Amino acid sequence: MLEFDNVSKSFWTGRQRKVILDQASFRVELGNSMGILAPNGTGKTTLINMMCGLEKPDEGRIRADCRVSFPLGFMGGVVARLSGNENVRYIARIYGLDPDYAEAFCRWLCEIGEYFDQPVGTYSQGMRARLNFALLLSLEFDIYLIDEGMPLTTDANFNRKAGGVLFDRLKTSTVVVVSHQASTLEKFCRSAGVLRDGRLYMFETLDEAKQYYDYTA
Ligand SMILES: Nc1ncnc2c1ncn2[C@@H]1O[C@H](COP(=O)(O)OP(=O)(O)OP(=O)(O)O)[C@@H](O)[C@H]1O
Repeated sequence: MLEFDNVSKSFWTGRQRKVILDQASFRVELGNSMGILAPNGTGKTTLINMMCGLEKPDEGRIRADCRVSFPLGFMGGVVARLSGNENVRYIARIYGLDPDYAEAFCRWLCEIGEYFDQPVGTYSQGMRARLNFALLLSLEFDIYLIDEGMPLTTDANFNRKAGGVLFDRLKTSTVVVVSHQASTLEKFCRSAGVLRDGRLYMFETLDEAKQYYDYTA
């Protein structure tokens, strides 16, 4: 379970306070993947970052009694001067997981050949995205956090392979996806919320959330 209890968050922009979340309470139960719809620039990344502790709330409490992933696409923990392999082994150790397994899995999924042993700083954007996705999937989490769907890779073969692994993983884990479009959520979620002007409205079904999102657009 991942729980937000009366959580508020805002940023000072220099001229005014921008409210991202105003006293939001909700729960993500294991086995019930959830989506959040929000227009661009209104707080999707901030919300997902709060779920995994990358961002602190101003008020309220965030609690998790299970393993919550870093967000898909987050490269903050990857060191550019170390190789993909060194990064993967180091991060696996931080999570208390088997570095040999993580290395073998990522080497297989990434398909970036000898670059896996080269510094990440030399990677193309697509290679970085593939390493990030492979790393996330090599680690076993109870809740996977996805910001705006898949990473931006144009490699259809990789997307098919990684997508297959992700769907298999979702049979035994839970996902939280934030996106500005409902079609991204359709693949993963039954229930959804809508974030508008700092207020989070939760709905039992994605259809209800979609209707409210379109109605208030
Ligand atoms: N550290 C910060 N200081 C000030 N403002 C911030 C900070 N972080 C985010 N913001 C502002 O908060 C708002 C929400 O940002 P966030 O990145 O969470 O939105 P988003 O919905 O993910 O955006 P996008 O759809 O463009 O990716 C934006 O206006 C952003 O400029």
